Amino acid sequence: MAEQVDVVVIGLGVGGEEAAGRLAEAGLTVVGLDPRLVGGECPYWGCVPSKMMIRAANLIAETRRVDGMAGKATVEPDWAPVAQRIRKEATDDWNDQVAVDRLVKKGVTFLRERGTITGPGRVTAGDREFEASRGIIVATGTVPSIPPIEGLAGTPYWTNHEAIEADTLPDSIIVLGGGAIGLELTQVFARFGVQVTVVEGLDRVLALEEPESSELAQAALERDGVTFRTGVQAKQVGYDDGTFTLTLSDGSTVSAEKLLVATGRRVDIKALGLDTVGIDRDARSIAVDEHVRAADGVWAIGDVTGVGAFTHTAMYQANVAVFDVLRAEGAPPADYHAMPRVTFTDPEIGAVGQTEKQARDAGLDVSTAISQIPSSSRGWIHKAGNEGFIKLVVDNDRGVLVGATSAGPTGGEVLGALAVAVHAAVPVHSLQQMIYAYPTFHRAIGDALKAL
Ligand SMILES: Cc1cc2nc3c(=O)[nH]c(=O)nc-3n(C[C@H](O)[C@H](O)[C@H](O)COP(=O)(O)OP(=O)(O)OC[C@H]3O[C@@H](n4cnc5c(N)ncnc54)[C@H](O)[C@@H]3O)c2cc1C
Ligand SMILES: NC(=O)c1ccc[n+]([C@@H]2O[C@H](COP(=O)([O-])OP(=O)(O)OC[C@H]3O[C@@H](n4cnc5c(N)ncnc54)[C@H](O)[C@@H]3O)[C@@H](O)[C@H]2O)c1
Repeated sequence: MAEQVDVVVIGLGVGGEEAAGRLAEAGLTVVGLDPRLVGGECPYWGCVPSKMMIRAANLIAETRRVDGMAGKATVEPDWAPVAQRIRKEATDDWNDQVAVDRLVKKGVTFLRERGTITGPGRVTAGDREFEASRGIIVATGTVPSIPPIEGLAGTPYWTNHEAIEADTLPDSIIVLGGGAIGLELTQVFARFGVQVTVVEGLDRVLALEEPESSELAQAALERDGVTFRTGVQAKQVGYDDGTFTLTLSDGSTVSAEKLLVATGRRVDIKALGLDTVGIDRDARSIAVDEHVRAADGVWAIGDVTGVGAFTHTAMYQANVAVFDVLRAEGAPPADYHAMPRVTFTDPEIGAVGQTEKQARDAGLDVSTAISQIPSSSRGWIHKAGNEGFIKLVVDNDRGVLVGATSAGPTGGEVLGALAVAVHAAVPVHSLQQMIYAYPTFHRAIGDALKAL
């Protein structure tokens, strides 16, 4: 016999955990299901531990910048404290007891089970069945997308899980995929002395961002000693005697001790029972409307919706779902026109809204302007490690920014001002009249505005 509840949340990553906790605190009876760790990818194998690695790697790079600017410094990179910090501080040795306790304290009934939808409002989990009167929230995230390259399956390749869990680093590694995961981890490895080769199938890394961002990221990583092979596909993978060898589409080969596959993510929803509520189980993601509704009585949030695979998007959509499930007055509709994202390489590459190409493809009459961080006052003062730029994308008809990139030291922080401008459609002439504090990095926004 089905147990009667208000809501079942399937998947307790950042999105599901937020939604389940908030709905329980609002007084609903909520069941939360996850066969793995409460918190999902971000705290255990994603954002948090990777940013701890980046913090350590950046300390090494900054120390190396002392020469010629502040005396002499030597640094002997040691991975042990990084691995230890990830084990102890970030992931509690990949134990989620604290997160489970926090969720249960909010009133959520937690089951470490996989959920399967069996019909409208109905979910099975292990040997229990629930009937949810308000509905079901699907927040099942993504899994690594592993390309069907001959010879790859069955080899001990790494995904982000093995890379984050590594107690020791290899001498060399091939990173397949030059997106955010690939580049962030590449720079960490390189700064800890690993020989890294990035193989990217497209003709540039960070291909979804501005071409200037791709150039900047590749040049910065090359200064860290990284080798890039762009515009070539891996055709075959061999693994022999502790060495991976990739044969590339141009006939050349690359060899290394480890192989990290960072070729994107995919949703894994075939076995979720979505067809029983009228949702296409073979779709690339679950389509949602402005209230993140996927079907009658079904909401979907986070990576599974295919709308920007970021923690802040999952949290944002969780908020939209909570308002809608609670049938609250003034429920905010989801609006992604000012989607921010930051690739935490050094220099950091932040962006918001549309790239120049996206704006032109959308038929807008576009102007752009760029200012260079090294030639700004603060960039010139900063000197070593000052690479970066501000790029603005303007919709001439409306006189507002529809997109912007902020790359450089603290590029992700400087992005904040640009995100406000794009989000609130602040008129460009108003931005041009603003006072930008001297000598800050964000003053380079003023320089770019002058160039419009
Ligand atoms: C290396 C790396 C670095 C990243 N860095 C950043 C960053 O700096 N900033 C940023 O914004 N984003 C970052 N991300 C992306 C971020 O981690 C994701 O966008 C975020 O975790 C998505 O949250 P989610 O709740 O949608 O899914 P997830 O965190 O993937 O959680 C989904 C949960 O659903 C569970 N689940 C799946 N199927 C079922 C089922 N049938 N029943 C029950 N449970 C199920 C899974 O076990 C999982 O726990 C990074 C990702 C990676 C891999
Ligand atoms: N700082 C952040 O916010 C952050 C950090 C890491 C990850 N993430 C999120 O995680 C998601 C996944 O990251 P990702 O880097 O795996 O995916 P991605 O889609 O950003 O990049 C994958 C790259 O792999 C390339 N690729 C695909 N197949 C290939 C093949 N067979 N051979 C060579 N190259 C191939 C693609 O062209 C692409 O450039 C991202 O969408 C991002 O939203 C965010």
